Amino acid sequence: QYPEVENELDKKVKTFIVDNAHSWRDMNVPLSDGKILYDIIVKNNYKSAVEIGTSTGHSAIWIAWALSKTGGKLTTIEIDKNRYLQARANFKKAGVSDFIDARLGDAHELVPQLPGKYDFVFCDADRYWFKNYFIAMDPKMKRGGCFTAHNAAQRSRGIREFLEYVESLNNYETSITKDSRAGISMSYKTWEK
Ligand SMILES: C[S@@+](CC[C@H](N)C(=O)[O-])C[C@H]1O[C@@H](n2cnc3c(N)ncnc32)[C@H](O)[C@@H]1O
Repeated sequence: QYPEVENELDKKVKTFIVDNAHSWRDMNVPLSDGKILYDIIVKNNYKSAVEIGTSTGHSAIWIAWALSKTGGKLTTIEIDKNRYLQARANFKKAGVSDFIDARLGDAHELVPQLPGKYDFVFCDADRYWFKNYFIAMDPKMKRGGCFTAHNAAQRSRGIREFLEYVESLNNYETSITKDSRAGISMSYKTWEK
C-alpha cells in the first residue's frame, strides 16, 4: 500500500514513515489516511497545498512526499510550539523539509492572510472553525482544486455545520471517502463563482 520507491528521497521518506508507524501520539492521522492524501495529490497533479493543523507532522510528511512527485510545496500551520518544533525535526529526518513551509501561529489569523492560489487543502485543526477555514480558503482555491477535511464520518458538531455548508454550494462537488475510518471529506471546486 506504500507508494512505489523510485529514488533516494522515496527511500528516505518511506523508511521514516515505516520506522515511526507506531510512535505517533499527537492526534496524527493513521497511515492509511496519509496514503489517501498522497493519492489525491498525485492523481490530480496538485502543486500548492495548505494544511491546517500540523501537529507533529505525520500527514504533512505524506502530503510533502506527494508534492515531491508533482514539484509542489506545502504550507502547514500549527498553534502549539512544541508540536511545531517536533514537526520540523520530523520533516528533517524524513527528508521533506524542502517541500514544506511550516508556520507557527493561530490558523484563525494566518489562513485568511495566505497569499495566492492553492489547489489542495487538508483541514485537520479545531473543528468548530472548519466552516470558517473553508470560507477563508474558498476564494484562494483554484478551479479543479480540492478542500479536504478530516473526521468527516461522524458529522459531529462543527464538522456538521462545515459539511452542510460545502454540500450546499453548487460550484463544489463534495463526497466523503469510505476508505478512511475517520472520514475524509473531499470538496472539488468545479467552477469559479
Ligand atoms: C488532529 S491534530 C493534527 C494532526 C496532523 N494533521 C497529523 O495528522 O499529523 C490538530 C492540530 O491542530 C492544532 N490546532 C488547533 N487549533 C489551531 C489553530 N487555531 N491554529 C493552528 N493550529 C491549531 C492543534 O494544536 C493540533 O496539533
